Amino acid sequence: MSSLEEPLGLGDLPKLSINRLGRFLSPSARRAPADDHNTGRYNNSCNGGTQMVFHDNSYLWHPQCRQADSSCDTVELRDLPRKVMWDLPRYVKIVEVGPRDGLQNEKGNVPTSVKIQLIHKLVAAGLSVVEATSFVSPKWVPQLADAKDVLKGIQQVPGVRYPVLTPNLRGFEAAVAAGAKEIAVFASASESFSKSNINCTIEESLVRYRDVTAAAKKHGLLIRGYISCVIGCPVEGTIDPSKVAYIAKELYNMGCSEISLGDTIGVGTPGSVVAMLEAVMSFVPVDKIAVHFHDTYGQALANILASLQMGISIVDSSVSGLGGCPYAKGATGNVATEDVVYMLHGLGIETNVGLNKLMEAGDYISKHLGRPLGSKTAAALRKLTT
Ligand SMILES: CC(C)(COP(=O)([O-])OP(=O)([O-])OC[C@H]1O[C@@H](n2cnc3c(N)ncnc32)[C@H](O)[C@@H]1OP(=O)([O-])[O-])[C@@H](O)C(=O)NCCC(=O)NCCSC(=O)C[C@@](C)(O)CC(=O)[O-]
Repeated sequence: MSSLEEPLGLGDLPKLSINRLGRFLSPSARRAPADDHNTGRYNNSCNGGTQMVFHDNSYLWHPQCRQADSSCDTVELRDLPRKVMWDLPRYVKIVEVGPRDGLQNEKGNVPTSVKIQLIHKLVAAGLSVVEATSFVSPKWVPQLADAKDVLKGIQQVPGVRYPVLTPNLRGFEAAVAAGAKEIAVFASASESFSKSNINCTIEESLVRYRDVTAAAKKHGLLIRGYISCVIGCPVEGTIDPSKVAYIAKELYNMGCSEISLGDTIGVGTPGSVVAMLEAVMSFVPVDKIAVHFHDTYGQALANILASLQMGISIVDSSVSGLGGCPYAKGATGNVATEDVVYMLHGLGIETNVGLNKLMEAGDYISKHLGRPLGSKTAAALRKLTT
């Protein structure tokens, strides 16, 4: 590793060929099994030399090997992650939700100046979307009662987006008055969670959001639509993917330019996530879908990888893994932005985010909250440098 910003990943390796890689394989690993289409695997032999076994669909990404003259040497390892893992995106947009989702559940007072400073540090790290705050009832979320001051206090950088949550027209109007250029509405796929989070049924929330999105469109504002509890709910248990798909369709038809799918209590695994995404993708174009994973069961990075394989290229995360929903029992922090960036860069996927500066933002807020770093990447890299 030449610097902290370069995770060890295939995308960072120099030009190496499959054949050169073969020299490092043990003789037994190099011995090619017979073609076996029954097992779904076959021997993909290159020029009689190095032989590697790939999954049955490997011909999709390695057509050279079927030609008489081996062109395997031209296959660069840096391209492997995207090919082996089926068309991973080249760029992923990270939506940083730490200042909002991360802090909303904090019991102690976080001064407005600290929130503003955190947002500045996150933008300095290269994040192009930083969710700033929520214009919700201070009785429901006291920590974000300073929404107006936070939004007004940010020195907005051109090209950076600072969305804010607005649960109703009242919140929308306050957000616009404070200078918001992008808002987010937030529905739930669970009736119980809808009731405890925004005090209305799912259908009532959609009616409310029709008004909010209509007003936002009149003002020319961008609109993000959240759906929470897309996999499971602490009260209702498993959520049917068709329910999530229905709400996604409604929000998309209202004019939400991005639909963020929240596994609020972090119970999803790649298996359940893929099924849910498949359902939503029937109604919403894949480039308009974002994923939002909480890491309660340690599944968030695996779920993100599965989502990327499904074509998703927008990922929500929270610096230092801050977060938890005040109205979802058992909901722990969001996946840490540092860990997401580390994984993406290791896969050769661009984010435009600098890990060092991001870690400075994580240090800053963790110190302020008196917490250990909530990112495994940051904790590991800090150990190396201190
Ligand atoms: C939606 C309401 C307002 C309904 O709350 P309500 O009590 O039904 O609303 P109300 O209309 O009866 O008003 C109650 C009081 O709140 C005031 N009020 C009403 N609206 C506003 C407003 N916008 N801004 C400021 N004040 C407001 C209103 O004026 C009144 O004040 P009072 O007359 O009693 O003094 C409330 O339930 C609420 O604010 N909920 C927000 C809860 C929240 O922010 N939860 C966390 C969001 S995180 C999430 O949803 C998950 C997500 C997105 O992160 C994805 C994931 O993690 O998976």
